[in-house]
Amino acid sequence: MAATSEKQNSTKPPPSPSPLRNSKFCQSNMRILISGGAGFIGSHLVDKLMENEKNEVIVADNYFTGSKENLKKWIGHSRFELIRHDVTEPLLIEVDRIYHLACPASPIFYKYNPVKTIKTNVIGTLNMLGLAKRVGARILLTSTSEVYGDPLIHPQPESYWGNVNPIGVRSCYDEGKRVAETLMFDYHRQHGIEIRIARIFNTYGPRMNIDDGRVVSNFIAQALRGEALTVQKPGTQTRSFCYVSDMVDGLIRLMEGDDTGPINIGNPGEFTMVELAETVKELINPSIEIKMVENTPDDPRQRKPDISKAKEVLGWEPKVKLREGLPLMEEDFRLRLNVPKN
Ligand SMILES: NC(=O)c1ccc[n+]([C@@H]2O[C@H](COP(=O)([O-])OP(=O)(O)OC[C@H]3O[C@@H](n4cnc5c(N)ncnc54)[C@H](O)[C@@H]3O)[C@@H](O)[C@H]2O)c1
Ligand SMILES: O=C(O)[C@H]1O[C@H](OP(=O)(O)OP(=O)(O)OC[C@H]2O[C@@H](n3ccc(=O)[nH]c3=O)[C@H](O)[C@@H]2O)[C@H](O)[C@@H](O)[C@@H]1O
Repeated sequence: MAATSEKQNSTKPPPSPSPLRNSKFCQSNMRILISGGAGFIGSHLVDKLMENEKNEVIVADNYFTGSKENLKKWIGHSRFELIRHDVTEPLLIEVDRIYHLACPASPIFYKYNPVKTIKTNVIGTLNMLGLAKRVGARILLTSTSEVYGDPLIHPQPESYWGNVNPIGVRSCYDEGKRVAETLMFDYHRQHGIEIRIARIFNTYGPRMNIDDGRVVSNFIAQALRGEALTVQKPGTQTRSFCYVSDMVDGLIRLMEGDDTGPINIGNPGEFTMVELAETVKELINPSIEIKMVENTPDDPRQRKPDISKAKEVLGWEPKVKLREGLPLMEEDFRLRLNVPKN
C-alpha cells in the first residue's frame, strides 16, 4: 500500500486554452476527441456524448480492433468526424477534451503484436499528452485493473501499487498502461496539464467483437453457436464485470469532475469463471457443456474493484447487474450471429 494521487497534485495551473477554442469558427461549446472511439467502449462513449447537442465529437482510430460499423449511425452527422489515425503518430487538431482509449484491450489482440501494444501505450499516450499541452485540453486515460497485476490485496483500492510481472507476455499491456499513467502524472506535474485516470475493470456489453477472445464475448458466442463453454483452468479465478452503460457514465463523471484519479471504475460483483459459465449456460443455452481448457501465463487469480473512491468523489456506482446485462448482450450477439431466439 502507498500514497494516493491526492498527495501528488500539481502546483502549476493548467496552460491557457488555445485562442482558436473561442474563435467564431468554433461552432460548438465542447470539442471532444476520442482516440480508440471505433472500439467497444469508445463507440458507446460516442453515443452518449453525441446526445448532448453542444458536443462535437471527433474519433481517431486505426481500426485494429474497432470498426466503422460501430459508428455507422453517426457517419455524416454534422457534429461528428471520423479520422483514420494511428496514435503512435502525432495528431494536430483543436479540441477541449481528449478521451484517450486507443489500445487493443483483449489479451489475444494485445499479445498479437506486443511491441506495437507498448508503442501504442507509450508513444500514443505521449502524443495525446503533447496535443493536450498544445491546445490546453483536459485528457482522460483509460487505464486498467491490470496495473494491479496478480493482486495480493483484495479487493483492490487505488492506493495498491500492484504485483506485476515486468517481463511476462501480458507486460506489453499492464506495464504499458503503468507507464502511460506515469506519463499522465509527469505532464500534470511538469506542465500543469489537466489529467484524469480511470482504472477500468472488466467491461462487457453489445458491440464487443464476437471473436474478441475475452471471456464474456467468448461464452455468449459459444452458447449461441451451441459450442462448449471454454473455462480456462483452474476456473476458480475471479473477475468483476461492469456493464458498458455504467462504465460510460463513470468515465464522463470522471472527466467532468475535479479529481485527477486514478479512480477504479468497475462493478464489485465478483464471479469465478465457472460461475460465469454456469450463469451464461442457464440464461442462454441450458443444453451446452462446460469444458476446462489450458490457461495462459500470468492470468490474475482474483480481481475486484474497491469503488469507495468512485462513490465518494464521483457519486458513481454501477446499476446493471450481471444477470441484467448478459441478456442485453445476448440480443446483440443473436442479431450479429443470425441466431434467432426460439
Ligand atoms: N473493456 C475492458 O474490459 C477494459 C478494461 C480495462 C481497460 N480498458 C481500456 O479501455 C480502452 C477501450 O477498450 P475496449 O474494450 O473498447 O477495446 P477495443 O479493442 O474494442 O477498443 C480499442 C480501440 O482502439 C483502437 N486502437 C488500437 N490501437 C490503436 C492505435 N495505435 N491508434 C489508434 N487506434 C488504436 C482500436 O482499433 C479500437 O477501436 C482501452 O484503452 C483498454 O485498455 C478496457
Ligand atoms: O479489466 C481489466 O483490467 C482487463 O480485463 C481484461 O483482461 P482479462 O480479465 O484477462 O480478460 P479475459 O480475457 O476476458 O479473461 C478473464 C478470465 O476469463 C478466463 N477465460 C477467458 C476466455 C475463455 O474463453 N475462458 C476463460 O475462462 C481467463 O482465463 C481469465 O481468467 C481485458 O481484456 C483487459 O483489456 C482489461 O484491461
